[in-house]
Amino acid sequence: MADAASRLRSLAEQVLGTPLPVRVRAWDGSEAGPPDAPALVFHNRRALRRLLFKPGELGLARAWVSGDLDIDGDLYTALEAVAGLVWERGDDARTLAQAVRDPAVRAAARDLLKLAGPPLPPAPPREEIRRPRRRLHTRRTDRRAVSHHYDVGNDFYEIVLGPSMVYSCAYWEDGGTLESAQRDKLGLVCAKLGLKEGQRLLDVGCGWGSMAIHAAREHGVRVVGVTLSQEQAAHARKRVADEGLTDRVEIRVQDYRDVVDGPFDAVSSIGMAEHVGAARYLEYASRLYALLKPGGRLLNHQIARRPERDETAYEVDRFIDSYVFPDGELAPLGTTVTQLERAGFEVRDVEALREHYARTLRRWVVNLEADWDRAVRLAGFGRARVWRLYMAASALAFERNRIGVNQVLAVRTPESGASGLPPRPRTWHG
Ligand SMILES: C[S@@+](CC[C@H](N)C(=O)[O-])C[C@H]1O[C@@H](n2cnc3c(N)ncnc32)[C@H](O)[C@@H]1O
Repeated sequence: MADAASRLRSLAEQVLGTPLPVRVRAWDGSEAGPPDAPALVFHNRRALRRLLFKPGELGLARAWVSGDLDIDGDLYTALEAVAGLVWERGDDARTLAQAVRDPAVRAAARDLLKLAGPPLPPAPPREEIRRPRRRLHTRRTDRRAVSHHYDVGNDFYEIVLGPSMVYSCAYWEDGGTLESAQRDKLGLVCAKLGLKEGQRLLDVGCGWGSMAIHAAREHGVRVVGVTLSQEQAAHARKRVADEGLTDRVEIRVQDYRDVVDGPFDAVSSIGMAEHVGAARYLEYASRLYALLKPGGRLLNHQIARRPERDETAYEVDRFIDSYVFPDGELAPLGTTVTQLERAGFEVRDVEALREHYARTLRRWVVNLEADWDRAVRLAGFGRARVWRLYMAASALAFERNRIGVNQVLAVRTPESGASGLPPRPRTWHG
């Protein structure tokens, strides 16, 4: 009888309908597949049970989170090989789930599961979040979702993000470091907003305060930064105090919907609008519009998905939704632009930074791997594994143009039509 690894490979090929481009190592120590390729490691039978009898992304995700399933070798090559195979076939989780339900596949899997293996380690508790069926994005559900993602601890994020503590796509130049690229990104946002000394800036979704501090220090503006995360706010306030900027920067734990002390000259929203959701996007855009002075500018920096499917729907990835960003939703760029226009904005400039995000994510993965043991101590085994997988998979998704990220510059242009932008606005590129 063939060993477990060969049987696992042929089972996978039966489900996928194509040769498996990676090696497989099974719980009985057997290996099968191209010797130079990275290996999918099934540490025990539970990995297979999760994959086959709880199909779709979550079975895979649970097997990964628990450590039952692993990758030996280069993570990107393995993900590229496996995900690329599924993407190229245009499959989604549902198609695969159907293939898995095939009685012949099930019978082969049951046989395989009878093979003796090591005793199962205890399964770690599930970490995913339960949520209402409809994505309501109320203040309460948004606060809970944000806290799941951001209150993992500042120390953990310091490992991943490095000293700049910016959790969004950087703006890279050849030879730049993560720190210089993040500084350049913040500089780019300030230049697009045309910030001038004495103006008021609202930074919605201010994270650990990096944009607020940069804008106040480099451009002499007064800043209100709002976040839903207590931990972020505490960290941001300390940084503001260390920089001697308490007279110019105020950090609040506040929902953007509760900001009432406009008007502002400018609003920056960097990596925050992904949390807003389809149900609330027009409300989000309208509120920011109302908070701006006539002639005021919004710089909306947001991840987008490709619009192949339903143009109007916002897409949710089940793995990311359950383990990483609960209630995050991605919209195509066109939908975002339309909603901003509906709210009254004049959209003046769109810049795609897709490749920059791939590079940023790869850098974060390097940071995480370099301090892996401490990251596991701080965030827990499952969570550290989830972050590593989601960041690497996202880097590939940006590289493969499955998702993008865009800076949209929008103006609350007054009735007169005077936008306040120079005739050749793209001077920010020098
Ligand atoms: C990906 S982080 C980006 C942080 C920061 N802009 C940066 O680039 O480093 C998203 C931020 O949006 C905030 N956020 C999400 N929903 C929010 C809401 N409804 N009101 C205010 N902030 C919100 C989170 O608390 C977090 O600070």
